[in-house]
Amino acid sequence: MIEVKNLIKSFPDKDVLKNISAKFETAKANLIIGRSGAGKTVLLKCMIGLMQPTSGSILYDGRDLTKMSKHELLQLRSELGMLFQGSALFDSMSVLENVLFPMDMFSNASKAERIDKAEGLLERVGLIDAKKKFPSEISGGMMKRAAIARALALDPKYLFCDEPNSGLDPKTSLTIDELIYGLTKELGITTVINTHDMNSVRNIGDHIIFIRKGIKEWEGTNKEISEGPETLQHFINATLNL
Ligand SMILES: Nc1ncnc2c1ncn2[C@@H]1O[C@H](COP(=O)(O)OP(=O)(O)OP(=O)(O)O)[C@@H](O)[C@H]1O
Repeated sequence: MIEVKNLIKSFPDKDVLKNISAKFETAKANLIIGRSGAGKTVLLKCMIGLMQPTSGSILYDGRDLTKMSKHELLQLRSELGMLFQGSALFDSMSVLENVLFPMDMFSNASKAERIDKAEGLLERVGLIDAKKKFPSEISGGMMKRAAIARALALDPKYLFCDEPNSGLDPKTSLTIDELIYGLTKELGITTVINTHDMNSVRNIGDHIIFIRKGIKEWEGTNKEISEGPETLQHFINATLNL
């Protein structure tokens, strides 16, 4: 579980995160939602250590990122998987080489073991037949699958996904959501997803953190939204559709 406590992030001209406290639960899809400019990306960047918060703490299963030494931060980084917007695959590498890349950089496993692991992941994301293809030869949804396999190559405990559905049609978005959700359960990882997508909220929103103008407006489950007061549904819908 990741717990954010009293997180404040201010820039010289603006207070962006205004005392946010929230929990991101293990083996769940934790969705950060809110309209553009609400502070979702700044929150995500603080959580992965790319941005220093002004104050507050970020606890990874009890370990406070804001108080870590360089060595502890390096250890934590090895436990984080990242799925970037736009997939961010290396164009000059095949799908298989892209998935091998983090292992070639950071794993002590033998070449045969690394290939075995990469192929297993590609099998799991339904991309084994495309392992020799290059990113320019596959669809956006396939690129996203390859990026998911790559994000999982080093067995992360925590998976961060920034707008995983951006640029995808609704049907492909649903497949990608279901893939991330299935892997979250199978591998027992704490998954954090930054999204605008109301369909994702409905389909995979185990735990939702709704940010508005830098304040945590609401926290709960998709069930609580669908079974809750209509005003809440309207409010969230209206915010995400704007
Ligand atoms: N480095 C920075 N310096 C100053 N202001 C910043 C910086 N980074 C972000 N901001 C401001 O913080 C606010 C929140 O930005 P953020 O990118 O977190 O929004 P968001 O909710 O992720 O929006 P979107 O969904 O469009 O990505 C914005 O007003 C933005 O201009």
